[in-house]
Order: sequence, then structure tokens, then C-alpha cells
Amino acid sequence: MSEPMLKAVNLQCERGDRILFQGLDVSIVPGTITRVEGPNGAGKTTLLRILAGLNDSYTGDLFWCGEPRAWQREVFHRNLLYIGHRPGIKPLLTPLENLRALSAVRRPLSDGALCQALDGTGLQGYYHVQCRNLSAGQQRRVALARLLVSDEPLWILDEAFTALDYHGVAGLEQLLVEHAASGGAVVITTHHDLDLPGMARLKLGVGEPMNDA
Ligand SMILES: Nc1ncnc2c1ncn2[C@@H]1O[C@H](COP(=O)(O)OP(=O)(O)OP(=O)(O)O)[C@@H](O)[C@H]1O
Repeated sequence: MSEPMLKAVNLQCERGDRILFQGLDVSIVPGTITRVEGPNGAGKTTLLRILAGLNDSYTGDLFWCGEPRAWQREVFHRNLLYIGHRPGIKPLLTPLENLRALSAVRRPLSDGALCQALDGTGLQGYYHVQCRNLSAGQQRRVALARLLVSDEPLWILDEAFTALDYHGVAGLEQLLVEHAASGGAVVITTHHDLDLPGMARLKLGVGEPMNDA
């Protein structure tokens, strides 16, 4: 098996008076899809944000390609595409403008390539409509169009299936499988009934109350 891209060792996170998880080891290997599961409040979003380097409220060690992640934050972020549970798009911009702005940070692409990505998520005919006038599912599709122009190997996706219709779900499932098949890795949470071939499952429980000091 390949070496892990991202590895977490002995992670612990406390929130309020609860330990969300402790002694947690995570290994994200190229070519895999890992689904983080658990009930509401189990800590799925918190874990994804820790893995994505967006939350520092944990103890434990994180490694990127075998080296401490803290030594190579810039490289790590260049290799990561994180999409949070909110679509993260600007409502006053159009889908094309949003995608242009999001991709410009990494790798400016032609409008032709961006429109092709929007077509790929079913947004043909909506390039120039302000996102605030799109449905929830269409707004999610704008965010997911980033996957179609991504060259980042690691995708961390929080509730990516929210608001998608049947075809949107099928299209996203296919994208995840293709990304893993081409050597990428996916970490995802969803309350949608996702069961892809070979998918690993990382189950979080309901956490434990902390003992009084
Ligand atoms: N910034 C914060 N400060 C204090 N507690 C927080 C904070 N963020 C999250 N929590 C708490 O941590 C717990 C886990 O939250 P999290 O959003 O990670 O759960 P989740 O498993 O993603 O839930 P859901 O399935 O509902 O999306 C919750 O009880 C939440 O109230």
C-alpha cells in the first residue's frame, strides 16, 4: 500500500465539557475515499477542519507525506482542496465570477475551462446569474465545480451532497471515484447514504463527558 499523504496520530479534541475524540489515528492514503461518520455533534466537521489545518484546538500530531505538517504548511495547502458545509460562494457574484475568483488564488484558468466545469455540474445557462438567485442545490453545484478544475490531490469535503438532486448525487459520486482512481484521496462527511466500492469508514461516537478535575 502507498505511504499516507496525510496522517494524524493520537488526536484528541475537547469541546465544552465533552471529549469529542481521543487516541484517534487517521491515515489518508492516495487512491482512497474515507467517509467520516457519526451522529449530529459527534465531531465530524471539527475533525475535517483539523485535518484541513483550519482548526488548532486539538492535541496530537499531523504529518504530510511523512514530515510534520507544521513544517510545510504552504505545500500542504497547495495540495488540499477543502469545501466546507456551506457552499462558500459569494451571493452577489455569478457562478463564473465565483469560480474565476476561487481558481485565481491557485491557478488562473480560462473562462472556457471554467464554463466547461460549470457545464459539468449542470450549470449551463446559469454562468451569468447572480448566485443569490440560484437554488440551494445550484449554489452547491457552483462550489462543486471547483472539483472539476482541481489539481489538488487531497479533497476534504464536508457535507458535499447537501441539497443535490438525484443526478447531482450520481455525478458527485462519480467524481469522487475518478479522483481516487487517478491517485487522489478524498475525506468526506455526509448524511447521504454513501457507499462507494472500497470506501473506508471512520466512525466517531457521541464523545465522552470529561471528568471533573
Ligand atoms: N467553536 C466551537 N466552540 C465550542 N463548541 C463547538 C465549537 N464548534 C463545534 N462545537 C461543538 O462540538 C461538537 C461537534 O461539532 P461538529 O460540528 O464537529 O459535529 P458534526 O459531527 O459535524 O455534527 P453534524 O452532523 O450535526 O454536522 C458539537 O457539540 C458542537 O456544539
